[in-house]
Amino acid sequence: MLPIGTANPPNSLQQDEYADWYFHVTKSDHLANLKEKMKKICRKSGIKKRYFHHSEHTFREHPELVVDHLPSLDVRQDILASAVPELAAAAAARAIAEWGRPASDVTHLVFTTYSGVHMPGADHRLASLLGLRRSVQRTSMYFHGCSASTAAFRIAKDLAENNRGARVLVASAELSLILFHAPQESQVDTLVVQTLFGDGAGAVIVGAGGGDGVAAERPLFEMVTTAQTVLPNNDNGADSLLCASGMVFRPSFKMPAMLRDNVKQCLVKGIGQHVADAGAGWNDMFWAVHPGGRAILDSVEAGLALEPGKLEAGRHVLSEYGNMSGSSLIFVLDELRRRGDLTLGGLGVMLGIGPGISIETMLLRAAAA
Ligand SMILES: CC(C)(COP(=O)(O)OP(=O)(O)OC[C@H]1O[C@@H](n2cnc3c(N)ncnc32)[C@H](O)[C@@H]1OP(=O)(O)O)[C@@H](O)C(=O)NCCC(=O)NCCSC(=O)/C=C/c1ccc(O)cc1
Repeated sequence: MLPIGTANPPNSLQQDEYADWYFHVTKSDHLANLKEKMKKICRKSGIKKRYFHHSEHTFREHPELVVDHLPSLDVRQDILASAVPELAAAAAARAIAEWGRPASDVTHLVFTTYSGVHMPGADHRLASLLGLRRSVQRTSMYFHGCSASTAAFRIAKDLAENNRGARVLVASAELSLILFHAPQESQVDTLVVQTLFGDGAGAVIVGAGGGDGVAAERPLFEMVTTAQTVLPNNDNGADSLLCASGMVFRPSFKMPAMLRDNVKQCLVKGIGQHVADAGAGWNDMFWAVHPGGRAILDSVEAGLALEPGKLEAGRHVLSEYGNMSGSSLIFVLDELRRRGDLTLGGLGVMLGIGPGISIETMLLRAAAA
């Protein structure tokens, strides 16, 4: 992994003011009990602030977005068709600027989102916005939920290692408008979803030696090995459905406990041998865990008996941005390198958690201190 870029939309909301804003824009102030419940979830969320492309203006222009079960997918798709590639382009432009090479040197693009579907896709628009070469090899990965960027890195690693001189731009952009719904008394998990998700995009350029201009490149993380698995007996823990009224995500109550009970076994099977060969223990490594919610981070910490502070980069990203789905982990990698406490050559783990429940694991080695 060479440079990292991130971007968020300009509108931000403080989490301690979110419930008042949300019940106001959805014209739901009469649901006082639900509002109190949301305030409680906000307090426990570990989130201070989130960024959004949408604003009160969006709901004034398109009232169907806040009336339950009214068809609104067309409106969401129209807004997201330009907003998703534009946010991805903002993050990718930062990565390319840090890289120091021209955008036309990017040979492959791996793009991931669940925020809208179009043909040609947001990858096509993103390539045009960035001025990538017309022959750039594009791969789109839709609907991988919160494990998307780890899955995209897994593909990028193979592309980079099997195409000499390749430079792969990995980009992820998620806008929570696709998930926005008004509160419903019959569906309390809607409150959890509205409390957690925020908008963000991340981009990383991946390469594996060779090619012109390598002297100027500064690697940040080496991707040592990857593994994908699904949790056993997973109880549809992170299912999602694209409906006429937008995307509906139903987080299971059981997900934190399922992770706590299974995460160690997943890691041992996926990357355990490499870790053992290096003589390392879980607490000797740095950690980039998907900040899917405070309870998700707590569960991974408990399941692996990690020392307090090991997941601090993820907790910081959760606090400052909320759960930006697949983009979150790119922010966590950025936060890890910004903290400046990596040891050159030190091992780390990137852990993506998505629908299925899919666990995407990557063993990393710090290439810069
Ligand atoms: C911050 C939470 C939500 C609450 O904190 P807590 O310490 O558990 O607090 P409480 O136990 O007091 O819960 C507060 C209230 O929330 C309720 N609650 C607590 N989880 C629930 C619950 N899953 N349902 C519905 N009520 C609940 C809980 O019942 C309780 O209600 P009440 O007792 O009536 O006040 C915490 O549980 C938490 O972080 N949960 C994990 C959230 C979670 O599943 N995140 C998703 C991770 S996976 C991911 O990122 C997915 C990506 C994805 C993205 C898009 C897609 O389309 C598809 C996939």
